[in-house]
Amino acid sequence: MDQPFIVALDFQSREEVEAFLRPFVREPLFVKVGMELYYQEGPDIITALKKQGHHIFLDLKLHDIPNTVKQAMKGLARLGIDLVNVHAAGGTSMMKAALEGLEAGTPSGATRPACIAVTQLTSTSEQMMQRELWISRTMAETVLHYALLAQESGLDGVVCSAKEVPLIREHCGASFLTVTPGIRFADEEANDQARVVTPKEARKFGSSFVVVGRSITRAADPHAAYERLKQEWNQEESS
Ligand SMILES: O=C(O)c1cc(=O)[nH]c(=O)n1[C@@H]1O[C@H](COP(=O)(O)O)[C@@H](O)[C@H]1O
Repeated sequence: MDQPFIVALDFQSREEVEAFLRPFVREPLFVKVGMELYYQEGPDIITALKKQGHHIFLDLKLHDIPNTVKQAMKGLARLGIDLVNVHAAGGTSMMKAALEGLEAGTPSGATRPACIAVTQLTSTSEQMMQRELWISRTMAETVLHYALLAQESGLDGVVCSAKEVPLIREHCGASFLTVTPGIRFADEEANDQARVVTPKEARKFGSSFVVVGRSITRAADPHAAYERLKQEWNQEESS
């Protein structure tokens, strides 16, 4: 996990994934397998991607009673993934149970997958959070509160918008992971994302990882879009 770019493989089938990955054959990526792909292809897709040398974020956003999450995580840890997530809204007992499950399921000698918690989805705006979810605090206060709960539970970090990274870094420290989706190049549409930043801004805010889906997977030339992502990130690093 030495690179800060996670590519979201939001495809319906293994065939589509294979076609997408063809130009990256000599370039192991950090990829994200989410619900769309995992619910169609199951654990076999993880085995196949690992065989090709890719690092894996399994994004299933678990959110259930503690025992169910613990038992599910036990099974997921056996897949040899690098990173997995839960919803922080499940609370500290659920997050602690997730970690217990991961620890119990990690084969001896192997490293436990890192576990992060979704604070507020990047498709959620502050207005929507307050009006629909009845969370009356600001987005920044809410995301920070959930990040502190995740840290208290022993988790390795959070999923949030890059906009919230400076605040989380200030309170949770530099080693607490901030994984940030809602990334768009400056000339692109936000689509269903509400809290959007460019790769350059995400680097400036201090994101540990950016999660990028459609900007790469739906690009006319996905490899060129991935190169653009790296270039924009590194531009910020050197400026
Ligand atoms: O956990 C996630 O990965 C996630 C959390 C979140 O708050 N927002 C979010 O967009 N994601 C995921 O990140 C990816 C973003 O995709 P694009 O909007 O196409 O770049 C999707 O696979 C989402 O499922």
